[in-house]
Amino acid sequence: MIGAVFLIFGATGDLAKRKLFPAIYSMYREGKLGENFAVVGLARRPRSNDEFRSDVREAIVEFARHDAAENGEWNKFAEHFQYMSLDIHNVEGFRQLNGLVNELDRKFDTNGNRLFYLALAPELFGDVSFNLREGGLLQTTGWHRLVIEKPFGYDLPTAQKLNGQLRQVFEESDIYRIDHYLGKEMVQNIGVFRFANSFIEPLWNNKHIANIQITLSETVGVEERGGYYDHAGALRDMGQNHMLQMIAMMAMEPPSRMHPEDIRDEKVKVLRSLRAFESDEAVKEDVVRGQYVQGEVNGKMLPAYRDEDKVNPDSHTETYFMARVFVDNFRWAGVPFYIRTGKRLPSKTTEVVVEFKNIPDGVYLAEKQKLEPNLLVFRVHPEEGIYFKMNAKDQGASGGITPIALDFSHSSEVGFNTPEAYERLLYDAARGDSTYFTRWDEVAHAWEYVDRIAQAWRNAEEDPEFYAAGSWGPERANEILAKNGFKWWPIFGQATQR
Ligand SMILES: NC(=O)C1=CN([C@@H]2O[C@H](COP(=O)(O)OP(=O)(O)OC[C@H]3O[C@@H](n4cnc5c(N)ncnc54)[C@H](OP(=O)(O)O)[C@@H]3O)[C@@H](O)[C@H]2O)C=CC1
Ligand SMILES: O=C1O[C@H](COP(=O)(O)O)[C@@H](O)[C@H](O)[C@H]1O
Repeated sequence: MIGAVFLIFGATGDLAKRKLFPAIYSMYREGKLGENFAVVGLARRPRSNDEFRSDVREAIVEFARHDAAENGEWNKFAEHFQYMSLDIHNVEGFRQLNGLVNELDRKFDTNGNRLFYLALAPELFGDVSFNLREGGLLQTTGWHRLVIEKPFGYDLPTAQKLNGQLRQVFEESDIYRIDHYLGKEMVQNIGVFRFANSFIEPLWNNKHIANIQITLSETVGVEERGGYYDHAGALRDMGQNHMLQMIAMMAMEPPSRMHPEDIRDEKVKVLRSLRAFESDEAVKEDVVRGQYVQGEVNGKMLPAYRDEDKVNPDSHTETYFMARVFVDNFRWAGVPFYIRTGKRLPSKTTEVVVEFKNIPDGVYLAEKQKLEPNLLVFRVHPEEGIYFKMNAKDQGASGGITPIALDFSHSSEVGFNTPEAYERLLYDAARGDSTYFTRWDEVAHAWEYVDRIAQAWRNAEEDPEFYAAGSWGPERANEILAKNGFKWWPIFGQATQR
């Protein structure tokens, strides 16, 4: 059972409301937390404990996957929550906070263990760490872990600077960098499926795999996050972290032990093997930078990105990013990984498609029929499952061949009520399991790769390629696959696609 005080910085913010409080509640309802815990909400705006607890309850009613408890049980849970108004620049405030946390430590018997969750703008991460130390919050005999949100820097130099600040206070092993895609059920299942099935491993290489396609598509625009997004763009918002992490999960070698460091060692080798773009022309050839313009979806006209709130009307920021990526090692040499992500695309889907090489052209069956290649699909969202497309005999005497599917639906086995990514990750951080958090060297290699692309875009000073809201992005994303004789496989549930 976990015994710890959770200090949530940014407790009045969106992330705390939508993800963190519901995650803590689920952990509690499932008996993972026990009673030896306390949660301290921290932010500048004033709140009494009662007001804070009522905010937490509202968040749980709206976003948790468990029903909100009846009053008696709710009160028991809510007693663990306290609020303190604190500006993170106020060192004296941190000393008072330490007094409060010591009290809670005694009251809830949490052994001096402290988990600091920074649901704050990244510019504040460094100051919070210093003030945690100055305020005496790290002077207990228990463990002290820092959980931080993305974005981890804007590029490699800013990430290095931020990391340097954090490392003055925390050991690398106590820093838990969130990439919430690594907390998703089916992303975690990639490793298990690959390494726990003897028939997969011999096929998992460039002899048998033709290409891998990773799609992280979203229907939403930038919503209220125009200010942040216009600075970041799709490459930094989704590419540098979630997409490269998914490539790492797909391409890594089997770790020698199921230990977080061994697993992360294997992932970092993949990131180090990404083929760097050698010139701006190479970026231009293999990368698409798109931005949505007005488009009609379900009879409704959606605005162009440049007309969104808090977005520069001349913005060059990409809302779509697609690339052909190579992992230059023995296993993957020559296999393109096609990755794409974007806002205002036709569906909210996360999927990985592995396209296997087809049987040789000259053999009897292939001469007679146009055979579809075998596909293995990891469905991460909205369905969770694994789908295998194969060829089998058509019914009857025609001698034809038809594609069939082996379809495992995790969602229908266990329902849609599987733990949310933040739930798993918060629980892992509290247990000290860093497997699904990104280590500094992974982050640094990912920035190196992405920075080269960003530099080429800066040098070009061109408009992004425009696409209509509600479409699948710029046409060139199709052409890049077509050059190698491939096409994007339709997203699950979408019969037609450009
Ligand atoms: N929201 C999301 O879905 C996601 C968010 N993230 C990341 O999580 C982090 C938080 O995001 P989000 O919750 O959306 O942001 P919000 O803007 O909604 O919340 C920011 C929080 O920080 C507090 N805050 C701001 N300045 C200070 C200060 N000087 N001292 C103390 N508290 C301060 C605010 O409270 P107050 O004003 O009361 O001080 C508020 O609680 C960011 O790094 C973001 O990139 C990452 C992925 C998804
Ligand atoms: O990290 C981010 O992810 C979300 C998409 O996450 P998902 O779990 O809903 O697929 C994205 O909307 C956001 O821009 C980005 O910062």
